[in-house]
Amino acid sequence: MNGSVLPEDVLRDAPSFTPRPYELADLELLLSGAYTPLTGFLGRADLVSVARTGRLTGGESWPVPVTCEIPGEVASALDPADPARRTLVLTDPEGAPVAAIEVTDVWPTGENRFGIGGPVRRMGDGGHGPFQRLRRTPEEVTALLPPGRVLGVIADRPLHRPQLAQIAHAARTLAAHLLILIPVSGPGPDGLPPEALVRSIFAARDRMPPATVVAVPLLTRGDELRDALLRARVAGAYGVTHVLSTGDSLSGAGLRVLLPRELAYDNRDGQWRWRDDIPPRNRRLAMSPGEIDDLLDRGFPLPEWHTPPAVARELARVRPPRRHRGLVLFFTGLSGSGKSTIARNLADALREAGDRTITLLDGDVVRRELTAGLGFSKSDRDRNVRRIGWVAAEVARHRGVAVACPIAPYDAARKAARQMAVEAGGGFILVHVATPLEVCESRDRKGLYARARAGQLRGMTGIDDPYEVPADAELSVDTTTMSVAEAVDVVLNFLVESGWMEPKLT
Ligand SMILES: Nc1ncnc2c1ncn2[C@@H]1O[C@H](COP(=O)(O)OS(=O)(=O)O)[C@@H](OP(=O)(O)O)[C@H]1O
Ligand SMILES: Nc1ncnc2c1ncn2[C@@H]1O[C@H](COP(=O)(O)OP(=O)(O)O)[C@@H](O)[C@H]1O
Repeated sequence: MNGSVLPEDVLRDAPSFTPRPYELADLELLLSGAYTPLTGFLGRADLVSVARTGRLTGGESWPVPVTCEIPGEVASALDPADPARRTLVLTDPEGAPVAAIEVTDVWPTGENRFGIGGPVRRMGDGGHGPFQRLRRTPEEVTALLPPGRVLGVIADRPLHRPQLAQIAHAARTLAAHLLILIPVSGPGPDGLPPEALVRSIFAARDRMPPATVVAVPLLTRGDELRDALLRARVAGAYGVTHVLSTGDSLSGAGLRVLLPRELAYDNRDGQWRWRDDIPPRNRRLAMSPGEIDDLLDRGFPLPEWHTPPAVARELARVRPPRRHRGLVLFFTGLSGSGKSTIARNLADALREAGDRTITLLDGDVVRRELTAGLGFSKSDRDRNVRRIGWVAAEVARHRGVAVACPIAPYDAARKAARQMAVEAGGGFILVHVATPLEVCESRDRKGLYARARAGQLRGMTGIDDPYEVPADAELSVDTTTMSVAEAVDVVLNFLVESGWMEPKLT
């Protein structure tokens, strides 16, 4: 989007780097022109100016920092003063080039981390992924919009009848054309993958006034005010004149903001209207996201008074009842606590039930097939647990059950495994096998504890290596006095009670 042309040999020799997901999302918006007037990642002077005054050094208002960070190894290959050494190729997670940045500014931001600023220029074929055709630029979209007001709706959740009624009402009141912006960088607030969100919005299209739909790689930064300002900025770039504030998100940045009244369902005539206009005995309030999730989890249809059937069908497809969803059962505990024994027996019980395919990621097999060559340093254990978590999440993505049983002594690595499973649309159940060290040590099936006590083995978990007791385990079992069958039953009962398994098994 900026006019500079880089010689091919500069690009060919330039180092490359994959930014983090939110930086890639910002990059996409910079390249599309949605962050106009920005043409690249901000340098130091602009960042200071934005933080102090809400304006760029050039005087234009701009609400948030738009930054890119690189590690020291990459920074050391760059020199903003040397035209042959100031280009960095930015790639997507698969390694495909997305853009080149001409780095005008490099500065330290933390331990071995550096900020870079400078204009960006698109490379490659402009990206890929589901619904790419909806990722239109502001220029393409504004050319299509009819003259007059444009009502912007940032649809980060599926649209049920109350939201659809609000949208219809606002569009009618303003006599505005409707522009739906769907954030598509990663899972939304309900955890839906972006393509499922897009499908659910399209399923509601015949319940909306004529609308233009655009997918934008907007990510939230966890700062409500800044997120709202940035969203409004992007909406403005797409030609929106009025924003409908949905849910609890604020809005602003120069656009008119409509704060819709809370609507309720009037069972006298099946209309949605302002809740205070309906006598209490005739009104039904809109369901909360939690209530909607709960119905989906249990496999109940979303009621027609609340959700158009086509939307309900899409949601039921992406969120089948828990008993049909992918699941990761993750056992953690000291060596000898009973993880493998319980996991193996549990996997057998699940196979007998036959509802879903079962993948047992047992310790010995994993360290032979998946993580051969890794040892027991913190970084090797983290890598081991991460690979297990990754494979388990893929199993869950395909609606199977993965049963894993590494020691997994570090909380952060377990949390990463949980996040991968959840982002793959699966469940994650952490079972802490909390058998005390004395008991594990007395079992000492492999003689490792004895060797550790004798000083012949270093870094044994529980002896001279840490085990971080989980505070987020769904279940805790202590096998000191429990039989294997009892331990397996505890887990099976939990699965049935929480809806992850058909009751027939018990
Ligand atoms: N230093 C040290 N600390 C702990 N455990 C050790 C160590 N060296 C070898 N072993 C054997 O390796 C098994 C643990 O491997 P994991 O893959 O489960 O460990 S980790 O999650 O990567 O920490 C573990 O097997 P289990 O007894 O089945 O847990 C041990 O037998
Ligand atoms: N309730 C129980 N659950 C699991 N294992 C038990 C139980 N009671 C006794 N054990 C014994 O404890 C040992 C646990 O070993 P293992 O399952 O390999 O532990 P880990 O995988 O945690 O290292 C086995 O010898 C097993 O027979």
